[in-house]
Amino acid sequence: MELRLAGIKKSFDGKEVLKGLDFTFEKGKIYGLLGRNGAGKTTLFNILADEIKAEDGKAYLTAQEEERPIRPKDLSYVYSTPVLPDFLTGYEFIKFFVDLHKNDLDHLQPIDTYFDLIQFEKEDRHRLMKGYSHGMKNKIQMLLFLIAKPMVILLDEPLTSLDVVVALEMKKLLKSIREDHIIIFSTHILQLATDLCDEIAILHDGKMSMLDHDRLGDETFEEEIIRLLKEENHGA
Ligand SMILES: Nc1ncnc2c1ncn2[C@@H]1O[C@H](COP(=O)(O)OP(=O)(O)OP(=O)(O)O)[C@@H](O)[C@H]1O
Repeated sequence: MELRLAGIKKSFDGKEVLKGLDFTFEKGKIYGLLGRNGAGKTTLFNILADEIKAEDGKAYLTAQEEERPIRPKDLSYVYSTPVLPDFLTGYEFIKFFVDLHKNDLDHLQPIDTYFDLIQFEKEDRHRLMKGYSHGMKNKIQMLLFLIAKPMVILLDEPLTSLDVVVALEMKKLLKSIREDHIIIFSTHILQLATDLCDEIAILHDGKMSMLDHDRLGDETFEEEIIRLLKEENHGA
């Protein structure tokens, strides 16, 4: 399975942010998406999640060269700023999600098993989400894709808000599930990208390119990324 972008364009107020993105993401890999502030990473995620429309181009899934559109159940999106209903407890929210989608969900487990997976304290599960920290809200969002197991998982800067212990656990978790998914991860933390991701994609000057995978462990790789991202600034 692949997620393909073909000629995606988007402008805001006359400024072309995405100038025709062409890219293929493969199942079984974690992609780090790097780009400077305002490069268009969130815009791309919003287009993939069908929250905004591209002006031109399309994104679609392919299997054996057969093309199909991305349906809502193919994709999970973890926002950098989590949006959750404040008036529910974490447990109520997850239960509601499971009840709503249970006909589409495979291998369902007891709700507490999912909370255990993300190391969510027992007493916090039954508190209103209104009082949750940013990191706790991110964890709740992550639970949604661990339960729903969609093909495409988009993560917009989520690990940054997690404490070091949980971030490490989440990294392990993402690596353990990657085989069955296409995971795209936007971050400003270079170390995290090179450490966690199988491929690094760079969004610069409205275009997307992939860095040579063989150089991931290379000492000069991070310098190369910074050079490329600086180039974007000159081109802008
Ligand atoms: N709804 C909108 N209306 C007007 N301009 C927008 C809108 N959404 C995004 N933009 C502009 O598009 C550009 C790309 O923004 P986007 O949030 O996608 O960048 P980003 O790469 O995610 O940035 P960051 O790393 O700072 O989060 C920015 O110049 C931003 O101001």
